[in-house]
Parts: sequence; C-alpha cells; structure tokens
Amino acid sequence: MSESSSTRAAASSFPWGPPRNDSGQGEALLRSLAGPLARWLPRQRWFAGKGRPLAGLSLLSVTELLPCDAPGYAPGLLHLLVRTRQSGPVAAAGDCYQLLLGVRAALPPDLMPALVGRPSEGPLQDRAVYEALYDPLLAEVLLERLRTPGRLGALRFDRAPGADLPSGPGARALTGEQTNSSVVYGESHILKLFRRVAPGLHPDLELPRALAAAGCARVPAPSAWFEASWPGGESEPLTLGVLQPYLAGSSDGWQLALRSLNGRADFSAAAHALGRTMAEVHTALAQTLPTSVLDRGQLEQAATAMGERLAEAAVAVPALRPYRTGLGRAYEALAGYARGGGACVAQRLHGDLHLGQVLRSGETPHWSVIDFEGEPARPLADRRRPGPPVRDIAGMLRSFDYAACQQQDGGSWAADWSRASRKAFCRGYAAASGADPLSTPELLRAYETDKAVYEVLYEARHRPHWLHVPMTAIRRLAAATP
Ligand SMILES: Nc1ncnc2c1ncn2[C@@H]1O[C@H](COP(=O)(O)OP(=O)(O)O)[C@@H](O)[C@H]1O
Ligand SMILES: O=P(O)(O)O[C@H]1O[C@H](CO)[C@@H](O[C@H]2O[C@H](CO)[C@@H](O)[C@H](O)[C@H]2O)[C@H](O)[C@H]1O
Repeated sequence: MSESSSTRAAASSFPWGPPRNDSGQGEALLRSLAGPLARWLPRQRWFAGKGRPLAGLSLLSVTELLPCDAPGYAPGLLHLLVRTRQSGPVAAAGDCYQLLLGVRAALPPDLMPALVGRPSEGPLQDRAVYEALYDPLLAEVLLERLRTPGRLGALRFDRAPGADLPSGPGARALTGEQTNSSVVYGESHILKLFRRVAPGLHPDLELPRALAAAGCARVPAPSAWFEASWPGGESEPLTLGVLQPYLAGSSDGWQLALRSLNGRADFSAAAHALGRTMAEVHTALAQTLPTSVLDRGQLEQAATAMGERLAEAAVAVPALRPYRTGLGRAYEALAGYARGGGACVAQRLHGDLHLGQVLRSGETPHWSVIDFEGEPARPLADRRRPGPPVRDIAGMLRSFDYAACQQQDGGSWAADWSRASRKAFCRGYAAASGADPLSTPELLRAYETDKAVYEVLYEARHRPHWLHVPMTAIRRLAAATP
C-alpha cells in the first residue's frame, strides 16, 4: 500500500463519522502512521484479514490519552480505531481494529521489540511509535482511566459498583497465542483489549456480567470496562476492553490435559468436574437471559447453515473436499431429527468452548470459565444469538481430541484417554443439568462436525502446521455411520 493511496482512503471513508477528539488532525496523523501501520498490522497475531492484501486504512477515531510531543523518553499515548480496506477475490467490507500506540522521541532498548515504526512525515515524524501495552507506564495510564468512570473523546470508561481495582504498580502484557491482547496488573487483575471490534455489546462483557449478577461463581466478574460511543448515536457503542480479577496460580485445562497425557494419567475426574461446571454456567445463562425452542424449521435451517459453512471451508481448504459427502450426512441426520419432531432449547452460550477457556485454581480445585467472545471469525450479532447448549459441549469434546492428538506416540492409549474424558465430561454435564448430551447423538454429531470444519479453517489461517489435528477428526466424522 502506498502512503498516498491510504491517505486518499482516509479522506474519503469515515463510515461512522469523522475522527473524534482529534482537533482536525486525524488526516495528518493517519498520513504519518499509514506506512508503518500497513507493514505492522498484517503481521499481528490478532489481524483477522490474513492472506488478503491491505489496500488502505481509514481512521474512525483518535483519542490522545497522553500528549505525544514530549522530548526524550517521556511517552505519549494514542488510542486509535482504524478501519482496514482489503483487496482480494471477494470484495471485503473491512474490519475495525483498536490500536493503543505509545509515542516517544527515543525508545528504550527493552521496548524495541514493540516498535511499530518511525513515521517519515506528519505530526509523528521521526518519533518511535510502538505497541503501548508492552510499556508498563502506558498500561498503567489506561488502568488509571478505568479507575475514574467518565468520557474522554470517543471513549467512555465504566466501573462495576463496589468493584476493587488493582492498587500498586506492575503491569505485564501477556505474550502467548491470543486472539486479543491482555495485560495483567499486579497479579490481581487482567485487562483484555478486544482487537477486531464492531458496534454492539461484546458477549465477553455481557455474559460474565449477567452471570456475576446471577451469583454464578464460575466466571471472574468484570470490574471495569471501556467502550467507544459516537455522539448522536450513529452506531451502537463498541466494547473495547474488560478488566476482571486475575486467577493467579491457576492452570488452564489445556495445560492440565497435556500434563495428564504425558504422565499417562486418567483425566476422567477432572473432565467430570468440568462437565458439571459447564452445566452450572449454562443453567445460570438460561435463567438470566432469554431462551427459546428451536422448532423443526429452525433446526433444518441450522443444518443448512452447517452445510454452507462446510462448502465455504472446502473452497478455502482443498483438503476438506473429499470428505464433503461423508460430513454432509451428519447435517442430513440433524435435518432428519428435526423432521422426526426433535426440538431443542436455544440459549446464550459460551460460543467457543475449549480446554484453553477453563482455568482450574485453588486447593480444592475449582474450575472457572473465561473468554465468552465466541468464535472470533463470526460477526458479533451471530455470536450473541442463542443456540443449543450442545454447541458448547461439542467444542469441549473436540478439545479432548485435540489434546490427545498432541501425543506423538500416544497410539491407542491417547485415543482411549480422549474417549474416557469425553464420556466423563458428558456424564458430569448430565449429572448437574439433568440433560444428557449423549441422548441426542444427531445433535452432538452435527455440532461436532460443524466445529471440526471451523477448526480446519482456523488452523489453515492461523496455524497451518496444526491442520492435521482437525483433519484427523474430519476423517473419523466423515466415515461415521449415523
Ligand atoms: N481471569 C483470568 N485469570 C487468569 N488468567 C486469565 C484470566 N483471563 C484470561 N487469562 C489468561 O489469558 C489468556 C488469554 O485470555 P482469553 O480471554 O482467552 O483471550 P483471547 O480471547 O485473546 O484468546 C488465557 O488463555 C489465560 O491464560
Ligand atoms: O482461544 P481463542 O478464543 O483465541 O480461540 C481460537 O483459538 C484456539 C486456539 O488457541 C482454537 O482452539 C483450537 O485449538 C485448541 C488448542 O490450542 C483446542 O483446545 C481447541 O479445541 C481447538 O478448537 C479455537 O478454535 C479458536 O477459536
């Protein structure tokens, strides 16, 4: 992308109104940043538009949290919402991303890995622009804003009544594989910044708040959050970040499962407790938020949508093509279940449940559930739509399979481990909810197949060297008889 073309894009497209709180400097600022951002953005783990060239950027809002013109090592802090324009075979509408950029005349050596670039023109010319979350000083500025509810430009900060917020210093950005970005403050709280954002209440704020209000102890309750809202209500506010208690010393289910597999230890008791946990979460969600019954037509529609997702995934990942007919049988069986009078309840769900989304902590082990974002690639409205609980259950069952696949020489032992864990999870779920997922095999198989297809796409896009993991399941599911 040339800097001049991106600037033209900026001047012509502000779909949600002109930049806010920028004293008319938005265009100049974008001109300054366009080159460095065009090189840096596509390399970020959270950039969703991989594989399609970035054709331009427009600025939706800029908010100066700290002035950016100080000399020497003194940092400035900018909050930006930018919209991407991407070229490719299919015209893409573009995504909106949240960026927090530090600005310094001179960058200390320990922050060099966070460098975005040094603009060659405009208001930030020759300044070091970098990923602010890696700078503890700037991460603390954001925390200070969260401490004091109120508005700053397009941003609005809010705090749960009576919630404790971290005191003392100490902020560290997480560096692991993530869809978003997180900062841990003083080992007591964690702030998650959503990267690809869209208008509408984010389920990772909405559901934990609803669960906390319902007294469900399985989810860390949001302590503070912030959003972007446009004057005049041009669009719904966009949720940008959520601060919640940090479960220090916890282990996630993925680490625990791998440890169990490496030690050739049974995981059934842990999986059973996890099943009970998910049943508690589902019950609380169903009691707190609207539910409905999926009738014949809606279940048939769900089966059709699964078939469409499979067709789209097979276009993107040719390895799927030979299995389309076999996989399609699972969706036909779901439609047959609906035609035979089968129905099921729809309710709000976790939406992307897997072993990495559950944390075990405490001396008497307690499972907590995090990350209610849903599958990141789906549109927000889709992720907030009620669905059958079996969708979450299928996600967790797939995850036991994923863990077993990590055992290079696990052979039949790893497969037995997966089968036993899957069964124990369903038993635990049934014991706590009264609804046994194994009693509706048509639903379970269709949703598991749909999830495996999603995973094929996910791995092809983000971790091609892991593609064989869901493909192993694809072969099994395609060969299964209904
Ligand atoms: N409340 C929490 N306590 C402890 N660790 C947490 C908490 N929330 C998130 N984490 C850690 O941060 C990681 C990323 O969080 P997650 O919400 O899954 O982000 P993403 O949506 O970006 O994947 C998790 O895998 C977990 O290790
Ligand atoms: O945790 P995220 O919200 O970022 O979810 C995405 O990434 C997950 C991987 O980090 C991915 O999960 C897949 O891999 C897991 C092992 O790493 C495995 O336990 C899951 O079962 C499997 O789906 C998830 O699908 C994706 O949405």
